[in-house]
Amino acid sequence: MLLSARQLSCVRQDRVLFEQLDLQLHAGEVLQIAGKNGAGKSSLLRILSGLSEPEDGEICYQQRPLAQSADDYADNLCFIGHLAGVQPQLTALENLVFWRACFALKNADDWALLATLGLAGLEDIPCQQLSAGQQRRVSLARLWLTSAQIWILDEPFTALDQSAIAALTARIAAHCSQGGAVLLTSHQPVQIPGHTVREFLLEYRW
Ligand SMILES: Nc1ncnc2c1ncn2[C@@H]1O[C@H](COP(=O)(O)OP(=O)(O)OP(=O)(O)O)[C@@H](O)[C@H]1O
Repeated sequence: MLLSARQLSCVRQDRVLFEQLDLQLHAGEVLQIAGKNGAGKSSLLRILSGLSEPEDGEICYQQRPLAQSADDYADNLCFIGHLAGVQPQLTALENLVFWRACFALKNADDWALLATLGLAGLEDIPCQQLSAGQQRRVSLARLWLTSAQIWILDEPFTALDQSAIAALTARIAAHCSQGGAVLLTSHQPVQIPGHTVREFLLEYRW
């Protein structure tokens, strides 16, 4: 078991989004958090990523509480949030250089990678001039460069066209086949070739 949450609770604006929530993520697994708008999916992902604190409960990375394993966990986690997370004034190529400096990503042929992501010919344009889907593609390039075993992805398919969805699902499949694990949110059914997607439904609580 790579990641586990035990008896988690989260309160936002006096509303209990969830409580006594238990969840596990295993190597090789894709886990989809489903639920209505406002159910608390992004809040849960941010807590599981260590970006915010739960009201109550405990998260363990490889059976060790985050308090003892935070550095190891950070080294082995790739979190891509709801927003594209690209630097708008930088080009796609410059964003890769920037992320490599920040996150110790692998060296790669960045031109070839951007071509894989359907961005050939757009490498030198400031990202703020790209479409939402193109910016999302730039953002997802990190998944081809990271060595992290755990990926936590908040609505990674948003704004993507069919070809980009196919590239992303193939990348997730390859990652899980190599022992990686992916926890993601999506409002659409997710199909990963060769892998069963386990669903965790977060009920909306009033
Ligand atoms: N930082 C915050 N401060 C206060 N309230 C917040 C904060 N983040 C989220 N909320 C509230 O928590 C609730 C759950 O938000 P969250 O973004 O986790 O839901 P979600 O299930 O991801 O929704 P969606 O499907 O629309 O993305 C919402 O009512 C939201 O207003």
